[in-house]
Order: sequence, then structure tokens, then C-alpha cells
Amino acid sequence: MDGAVDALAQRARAGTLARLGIMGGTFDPPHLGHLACAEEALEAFGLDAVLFVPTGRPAFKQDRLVTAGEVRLAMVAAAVAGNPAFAVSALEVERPGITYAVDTLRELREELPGVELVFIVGADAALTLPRWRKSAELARLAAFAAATRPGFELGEQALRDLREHGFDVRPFAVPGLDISSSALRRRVYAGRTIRYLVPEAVREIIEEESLYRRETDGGRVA
Ligand SMILES: Nc1ncnc2c1ncn2[C@@H]1O[C@H](COP(=O)(O)OP(=O)(O)OP(=O)(O)O)[C@@H](O)[C@H]1O
Ligand SMILES: O=C(O)c1ccc[n+]([C@@H]2O[C@H](COP(=O)([O-])O)[C@@H](O)[C@H]2O)c1
Repeated sequence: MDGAVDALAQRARAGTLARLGIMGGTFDPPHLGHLACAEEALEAFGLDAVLFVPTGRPAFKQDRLVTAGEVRLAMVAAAVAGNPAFAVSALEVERPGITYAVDTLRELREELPGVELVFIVGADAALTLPRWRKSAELARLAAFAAATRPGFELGEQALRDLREHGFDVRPFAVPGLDISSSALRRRVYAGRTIRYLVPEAVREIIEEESLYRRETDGGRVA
């Protein structure tokens, strides 16, 4: 089992972990929008920790090239370092095949019995929940914290629809940061700065690994 999940299981047994946030994402690259979203969820829902889980092969991004899982994992680890409430898991990067949240939540449910699971999504991802794999089972495994995100509207009707699909969806507000991984990849590809949009340690990895420089990698993506 994953080291981060092991550590959380120990905390659960010790009685210091009752409610866990799960921040899933492709994180290609991780940016301040992700971190602000997780931090705000921590406070808004009284979470004891947030586990960042970078995807292996993301289900809805099969038409694009994604940076190697180990490199995205290293970027997320660098991004969350220094926040004792944040941890990162290799669960999905190490799982073969396409990544589905239902598999991850099943595993976490098993490893962390009695811990309330709150899967954190931005408004764009929240709107797609009914199309995720095994959505009925998914809806039983966790609550879904849905963050505001500039450019995406999660209105009352959309929330009602999600609830009709069985999702326990809990909206919350995040200070609007109009940052996306795709815009960051385009900026790097164009030779523009990304300083102050990603943690400095992430910027350094992007430079060291020469990410997003070629038309055939993340730089190409719309
Ligand atoms: N600026 C933001 N504010 C709030 N939520 C966000 C923000 N950026 C990403 N998220 C949420 O974080 C999760 C992971 O996002 P992901 O890794 O796909 O980043 P992205 O910026 O949306 O990437 P891309 O632009 O490549 O699609 C998703 O649930 C997404 O909605
Ligand atoms: O399980 C699914 O079918 C599914 C479909 C689309 C997205 N997700 C999850 O949603 C999270 C955000 O995805 P993405 O593609 O916006 O990075 C990430 O944890 C994905 O695994 C999951």
C-alpha cells in the first residue's frame, strides 16, 4: 500500500483523522488554483488532511499526451511540501490502465474504514460527475466538494441535477484564480513566464525537465 495512505491509516487509528479531502487531478502541471482549492476545502469542510492524487492515464484526457506520471507526482510532491495538512499518493500513477476515481475511492474506503471521504472537484469537473465511471457506486463512496472556478458556472439547477443523480455535492467558494494547467503549458511553450502562478519548486522542475517545450508534448494542448 501507498506510504501516504499508510500514514493516514495510522492517523485514523490514533483518532486524529476523521474527515479526509481527496484532491484528484492530472496536475500537468500543479498550480496555485489547485492549492487554493484544497486549502479552502480544508477550512470550509473542517477536513483533517487533503490527499493529492495525481492520475495515471486520465479518463477524459485520452486524446492528449500527458507528462509521465512520475514527473507529475514529483511536481505535486514539491507543490504540497511544507503544508503539514497536505500529502500526495502514488496510488493512481502506479495503477495500470485508465484512471477511474471509483477505483481509488474503493481502495481508500477499504484502507481507511470510518474516515469520511470528501472528493474535491472544481466546478468544471463537478458538472461531468454523472459521466464518470460507475457513477452510482461513485456517489455512494464519497461526498463531493465542488469549488467555484472562473469561467465555469455551477448554478442551482446543475446542483439539483447532480443531487438527482445521487451525488452528495457540497459547493464552496474559492478565491477566483483564473489559472489552468493548459494555459500554463501554452505559456511555457511560448517562452512566457509562469512565475507566481505555480510554486517556485514546480517552476524549477518544469525548467530542469524541459517540460512543455515541444509541440508534441503538453505544450500543444488546447
Ligand atoms: N483555478 C482553479 N480553481 C478551482 N479549481 C480548479 C482550478 N484549476 C483546477 N481546478 C480543479 O482541480 C482539479 C484538477 O484539475 P486539473 O489537474 O485537470 O487542472 P486544470 O487546470 O483543469 O488542467 P487542464 O487545463 O490541463 O485541463 C479539477 O477538479 C479542477 O476542476
Ligand atoms: O472516474 C472517472 O470516470 C473520471 C472521469 C473524469 C475525471 N475524473 C477525475 O477527476 C479529477 C480531475 O480530472 P482532470 O481530468 O480534470 O484532471 C481526477 O481525479 C480524475 O481522475 C474521473
